[in-house]
Amino acid sequence: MTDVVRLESLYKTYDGGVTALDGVTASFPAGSFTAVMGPSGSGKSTLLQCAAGLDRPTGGRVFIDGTELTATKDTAMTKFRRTRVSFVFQDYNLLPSLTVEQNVVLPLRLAGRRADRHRVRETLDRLGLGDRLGELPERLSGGQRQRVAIARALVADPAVIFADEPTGALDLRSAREVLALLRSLQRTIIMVTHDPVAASYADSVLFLADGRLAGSLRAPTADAVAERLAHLGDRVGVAA
Ligand SMILES: Nc1ncnc2c1ncn2[C@@H]1O[C@H](COP(=O)(O)OP(=O)(O)OP(=O)(O)O)[C@@H](O)[C@H]1O
Repeated sequence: MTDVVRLESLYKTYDGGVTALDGVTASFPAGSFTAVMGPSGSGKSTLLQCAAGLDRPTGGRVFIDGTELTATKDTAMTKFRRTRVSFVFQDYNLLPSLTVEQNVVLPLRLAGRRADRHRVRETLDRLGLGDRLGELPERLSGGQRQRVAIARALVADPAVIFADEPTGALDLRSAREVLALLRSLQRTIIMVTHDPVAASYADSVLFLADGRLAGSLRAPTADAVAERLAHLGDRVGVAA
């Protein structure tokens, strides 16, 4: 299987000397749904930011779809990100004054791309929002808002979707619907989460501890994930 995202020996040290990533190497095959987990402060957000080209690592290389992001200048990186990378955030990041449809096409517009109206409507239909095109986000439930954000991520036809706690603000039922939806997309998805149940929807889980890879789990169950996490928490506690 082709790797859509590849991280080679990633290091990130912030001003002030905190090492958030300490030599992470990982590959994400096409169509794989991966959860990234670890104790608070283990480097999950930093990993996501560096992998997505929102921040630059101090060392190492990031490849997305064959392009080395770390060798790309800032303006080209922004352009690449706009066309090849999509994001889904905990708080949806929808613009309140735009309708569902306008929110969904906004990233395409910003990237100077033409929105294929048919494709946009088909995507919203598939996500159960076909009758909400003209609605403002405030009239939608949390789960519906997140589905709008997922539709927005999809219509850009990205190489990879990065999701940061996508179900963090949702009730249990909506969270499960959104996770089942993410899994059904068969896209390359990298999701940071604290929730073992959310992680269990992924094909595999990568664990981080102290900025390093601390193992992985294929076909994870929520119980197995929780157990590993408890273990990592212990180890981090002992190390601290
Ligand atoms: N902008 C920054 N400047 C300085 N240090 C930072 C910055 N961002 C993160 N850090 C530090 O880097 C380490 C890793 O942080 P990061 O946010 O990546 O962890 P995390 O696993 O996502 O944590 P959480 O689960 O609490 O969100 C932490 O020690 C954090 O304090």
